[in-house]
Amino acid sequence: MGHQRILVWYRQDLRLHDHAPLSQAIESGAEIIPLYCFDPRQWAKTTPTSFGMPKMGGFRGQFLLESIADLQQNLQVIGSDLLLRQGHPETVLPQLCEILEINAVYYSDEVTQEETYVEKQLQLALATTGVKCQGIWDQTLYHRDDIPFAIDQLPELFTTFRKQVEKESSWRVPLAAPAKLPPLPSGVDRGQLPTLADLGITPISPDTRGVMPFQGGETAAIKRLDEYFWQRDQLRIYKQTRNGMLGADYSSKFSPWLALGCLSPRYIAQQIHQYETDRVANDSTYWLIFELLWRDYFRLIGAKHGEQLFKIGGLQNLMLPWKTDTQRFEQWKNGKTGLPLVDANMRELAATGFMSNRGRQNVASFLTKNLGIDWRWGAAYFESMLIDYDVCSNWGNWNYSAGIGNDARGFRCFSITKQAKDYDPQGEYVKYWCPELAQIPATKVQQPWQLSPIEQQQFAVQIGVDYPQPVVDLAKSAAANERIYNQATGDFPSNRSHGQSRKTRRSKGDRQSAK
Ligand SMILES: Cc1cc2nc3c(=O)[nH]c(=O)nc-3n(C[C@H](O)[C@H](O)[C@H](O)COP(=O)(O)OP(=O)(O)OC[C@H]3O[C@@H](n4cnc5c(N)ncnc54)[C@H](O)[C@@H]3O)c2cc1C
Ligand SMILES: Nc1ncnc2c1ncn2[C@@H]1O[C@H](COP(=O)(O)OP(=O)(O)OP(=O)(O)O)[C@@H](O)[C@H]1O
Repeated sequence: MGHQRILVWYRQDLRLHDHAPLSQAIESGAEIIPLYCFDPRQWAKTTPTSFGMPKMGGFRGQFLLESIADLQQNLQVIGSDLLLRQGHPETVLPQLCEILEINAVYYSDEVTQEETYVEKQLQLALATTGVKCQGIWDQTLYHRDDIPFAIDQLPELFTTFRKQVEKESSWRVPLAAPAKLPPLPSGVDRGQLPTLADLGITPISPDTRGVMPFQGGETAAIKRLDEYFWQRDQLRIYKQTRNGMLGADYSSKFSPWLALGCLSPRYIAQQIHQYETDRVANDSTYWLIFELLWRDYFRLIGAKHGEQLFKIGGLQNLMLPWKTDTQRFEQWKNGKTGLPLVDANMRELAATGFMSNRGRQNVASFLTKNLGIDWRWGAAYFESMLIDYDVCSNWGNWNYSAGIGNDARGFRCFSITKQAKDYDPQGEYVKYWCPELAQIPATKVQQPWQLSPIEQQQFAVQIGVDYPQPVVDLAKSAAANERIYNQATGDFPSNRSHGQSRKTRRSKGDRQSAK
């Protein structure tokens, strides 16, 4: 066989360590040409599902550019480089294959509609050229071929999935990063790293109050893991801290790097295993793997249900009369609902591009179960804002929160005030992001609308002026939306208190928020 050249097309897999397409290309003995192609459709201003919001906002755009720059630098260190191009991959890649006499294109498989469309178009464009087009599954902890279900047989209950996987599957040992690669062919134009402005994305500086500075790229990802696990020894208490909302260490903060593939879930699992050997194996070390399984699950659910993930009826195709109240939606987006827990979280998201899992569950429940607003607006806003946006985790979690996804057990609405008391008992979090509430004592800060005029004076806040009155009555709005939901699902429960449907009484262990 003559000299072979393989183009490794980088997508949401911006790393050298544990990269199956890269490793397989190297094993074949071919010359490797790594490429990233900026596809304008990824940051298109609007799409049918972005409801007028930019698909990719400044936080994620910046993180993406940093991640690509880091990958390029790491490839240069081992003798290679990263080609940079702009345009539709299905047009750009075949041209490059012809010019550089490439024999095959290797890439990581994606599962959602926009991404698989590009893969199919590329396959079509290369079909007549003799260039092999090879998609490789690489983004989950457990390989698709190693789980005990065919994708179309995937259980709709997470717990069923998890238990079977834990019993019957194991994750593959991560692959080492290559130590050396050949240089790019001489004379090839490397291309330029665009700026955010070139991509039409408005730059935005993260607020210094954020949980931590997020620097894109594999180098920063591995450093974060090293600090969180090994230097600060936080993994041993992860299960107790993971529902926090303030600071760098209540949770791993791996999500932005996982979303762009700067960090491999198998590398994380291997490091957890090492930690269990060297330090301690406990509920916390297990629980981080448990959360990574949620990530796998949503990706596989995305593969199973296809475009239904983005449809108004969600995975259950449940048609609910969602409201399209733009004023209420703006109040939610801007952290002006009068519910401190919701407002603090939404302000954090707008200022930093990050929000805790506890926060996400509450604000999503509030938008869909209290305000009754179209869940897809919430998902699209998150897509635009989140630095860790991941198509399956985001749209899957929103389906789930809206009660129309898989694993839905009736109308489950978070009580915002109870959540606030449980997870922010001192009011530190709400005061951090809503400084106008700073002087209110902890016992009263989560329900400022109950302050008497004298108390308002005493605590230097005028409700309705400095801080809004609640835009809805929590109990009444939840009860009204529950009735609508139950009519649509045909679930007419009797003899039960609000918020606890018949289906709700199933195992609490299924709950994502299980502690
Ligand atoms: C409405 C809503 C939208 C969300 N959108 C996204 C998103 O776009 N991208 C994203 O990565 N996560 C999303 N999540 C899941 C979760 O909130 C974040 O993964 C988590 O907060 C990230 O912080 P961490 O890395 O410190 O998490 P940790 O608690 O340290 O967990 C470790 C990893 O496990 C995975 N994980 C944890 N919880 C979940 C979950 N519920 N679903 C899927 N994976 C999970 C993540 O990869 C995370 O990085 C969403 C959750 C909700 C309720
Ligand atoms: N990776 C993704 N991220 C965000 N949105 C996506 C992704 N993949 C697909 N979508 C969106 O999901 C939507 C669902 O696909 P579909 O083909 O049904 O769209 P549509 O044509 O707008 O819907 P309809 O069938 O009702 O006309 C599309 O609008 C598409 O933009």
